[in-house]
Amino acid sequence: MTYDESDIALSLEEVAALSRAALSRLGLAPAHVEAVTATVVAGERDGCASHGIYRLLVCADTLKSGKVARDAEPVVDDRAGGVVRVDARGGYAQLSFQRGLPLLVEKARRNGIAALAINDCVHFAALWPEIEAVTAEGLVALAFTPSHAWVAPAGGTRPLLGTNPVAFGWPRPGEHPFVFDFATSAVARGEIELHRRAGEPIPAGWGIDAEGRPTTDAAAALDGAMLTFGGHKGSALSVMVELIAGPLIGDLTSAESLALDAGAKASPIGGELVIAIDPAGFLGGEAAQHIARAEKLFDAIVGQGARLPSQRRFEARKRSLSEGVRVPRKLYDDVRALVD
Ligand SMILES: NC(=O)C1=CN([C@@H]2O[C@H](COP(=O)(O)OP(=O)(O)OC[C@H]3O[C@@H](n4cnc5c(N)ncnc54)[C@H](OP(=O)(O)O)[C@@H]3O)[C@@H](O)[C@H]2O)C=CC1
Ligand SMILES: O=C(O)C1=NCCCC1
Repeated sequence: MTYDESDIALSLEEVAALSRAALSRLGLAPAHVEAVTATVVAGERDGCASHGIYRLLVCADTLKSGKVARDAEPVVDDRAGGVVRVDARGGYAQLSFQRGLPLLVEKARRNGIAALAINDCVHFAALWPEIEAVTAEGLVALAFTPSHAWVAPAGGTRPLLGTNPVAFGWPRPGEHPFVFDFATSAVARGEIELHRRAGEPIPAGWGIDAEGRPTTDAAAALDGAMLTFGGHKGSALSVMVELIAGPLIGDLTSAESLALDAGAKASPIGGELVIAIDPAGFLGGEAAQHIARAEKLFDAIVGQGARLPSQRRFEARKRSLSEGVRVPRKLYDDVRALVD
């Protein structure tokens, strides 16, 4: 996205205050306001515009549509073995993740591996904040969630799959973790929505129009179908997300979520799966020395002039923490209108 001189400069405290004010005004219960605000601030702070302040506009549509339970109290279910389920009871996923995390970590340490299923949640967030919460405990992390059926399977032309992110984290002693977190579509839908708001074309390969023709028109791609990244490879990964964070945990596919939405334009409803792995489960007392060997791999990648995923994000974070962020004026005005 391009930014111009009319952008508004905000400190991260101002972003948080704006988010709290908007969500409270929309009637969201205080515990959810705090949990959702943390991810909105994280998105803006880390330079992920598609999942920062912009999401407050989608929260407004979702809350006004009645598709999210404003004061849902998540229920944690301590299942046998390494399994944890949290029933979000129709609320936003963030608070459920917070409530389920301690047991996920405890079970991963006890069993070597543990899985947290969040059910019946409304999900609109990037996954890296949750991945980082798990890697901060010295655990390897994976996370998945379906969304709404907006993406055509490779070889098809009609929307069926979600934008279905896949995220992974690896703890690194004394360093930021190695984290990647991306949609299995060529790009997150939020990014195309931001292009439409800015009146900018999208790159070829992101979407097709309603007639199945390649398009660089953001609105036409949103009305038609998004494309997977890497053709059949992203398509298969996307189906995996549908399965393991849908039927496997007793929750919705992206097509089922969109059908339930019934045109309300609310955020997706369904499940999320988070897996935590304790290296000590495989390696006992030798875990640390093997984890340290991963550093050679990271050094070799960087040594070729390539960058690690999330490096840009961590640099953006460092900058934002001292300098704050810049938000397009129109977006700022639209979000302010939720408060004023
Ligand atoms: N809740 C939901 O249903 C959904 C959420 N999302 C979220 O949207 C966000 C954005 O997704 P998406 O549009 O696919 O993101 P990107 O295509 O921007 O890719 C994101 C990942 O790839 C890394 N990356 C990008 N460029 C490079 C590079 N040149 N070298 C190495 N690594 C690179 C990024 O690191 P860096 O950040 O440092 O650039 C990041 O880890 C994600 O956080 C995702 O969770 C997406 C779909 C649905
Ligand atoms: O940008 C996306 O793609 C999504 N983000 C939040 C939830 C819906 C899909």
